[in-house]
Amino acid sequence: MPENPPDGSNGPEWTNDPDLASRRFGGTVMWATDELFAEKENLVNPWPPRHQPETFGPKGQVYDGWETRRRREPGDDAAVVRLGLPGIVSGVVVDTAFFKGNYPPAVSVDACALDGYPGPEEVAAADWVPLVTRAPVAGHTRALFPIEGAAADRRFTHVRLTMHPDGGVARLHVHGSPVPDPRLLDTDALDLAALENGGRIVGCSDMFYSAPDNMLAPGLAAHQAEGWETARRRDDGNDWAVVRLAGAGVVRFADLDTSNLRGNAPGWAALRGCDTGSADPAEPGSWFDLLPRTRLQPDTRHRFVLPERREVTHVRLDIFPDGGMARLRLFGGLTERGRAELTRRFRESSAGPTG
Ligand SMILES: NC(=O)NC(NC(N)=O)C(=O)[O-]
Repeated sequence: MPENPPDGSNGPEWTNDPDLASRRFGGTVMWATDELFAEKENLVNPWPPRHQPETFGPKGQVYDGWETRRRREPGDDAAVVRLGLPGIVSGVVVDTAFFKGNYPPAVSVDACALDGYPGPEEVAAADWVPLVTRAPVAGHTRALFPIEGAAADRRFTHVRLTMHPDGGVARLHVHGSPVPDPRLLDTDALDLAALENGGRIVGCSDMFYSAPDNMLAPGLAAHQAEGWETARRRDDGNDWAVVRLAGAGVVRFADLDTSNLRGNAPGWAALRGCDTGSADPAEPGSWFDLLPRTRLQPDTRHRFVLPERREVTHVRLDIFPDGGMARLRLFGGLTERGRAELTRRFRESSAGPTG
């Protein structure tokens, strides 16, 4: 049986991994057996499900989710999602928020890995691997399914949600670690911090209002909550976040974007780098300056040239004293070592029946 916490805030660790299916990262619902009551696209909406009772359209009550008609013949309803960020899946959330008399009694989730840009028919013909075998779900509940076994080490590009037999689901979240195709990262103008290239936040001082992984999302932040925001500090310290880069590389330019932070932009910021392949990050002196403490402006995209040419695996952003950052971009190129590590990870997670 899935775990059913009352909401997502105190969920297990894997629920903090990026949602690889989210529309925010370019996830799309490319096919469904039916969507008479509510559009399949809602499954990957990046906002929490909303509901206004007694809002009737020509087809019935309006829901912020995917809802099929009541089946009168045998069979099941399914929807196929192309992940915005292909990767290794740590867990799946099937959220039936506000579906109380029309939720599916059971669901299953399968995944596959395909190269290129396949259409719905090619995806349907793929070798599908079970992520969640048919499991009962309740109405108006977030059902959490951690992924275990061989599927937990595999890179996937698409998932299929099946409702047994029909009904409505508000959201499908597919949490995990992005694993990019290294053939697409062979450039010196690569954002080594980007989630889509495999960058991740591995530590931070504070994420009271919003998480620092947001800084690594694609595109510009539409508003304050789409970036990283800390609480007001009332001590002498400063806030910070550490990025594990896509792979070992040399960072040549940094974008520090304070867009939408007007009354809460940091006054100053600094960047330091560390190569964990040759130094212990816990040792003093293992971190060296990439950008010295530099004054920032509110609501501004700052771009800096970084003169340091040493190889780094991790970059630490310090903001003084607090505030946040809409986006952090660290442009440069992978070194031979970085490229070799990424290629190994891609190969290992692509092996198997769908590889
Ligand atoms: N969207 C709907 O109107 N769905 C259904 N009905 C209500 N009231 O939600 C249903 O499943 O028959």
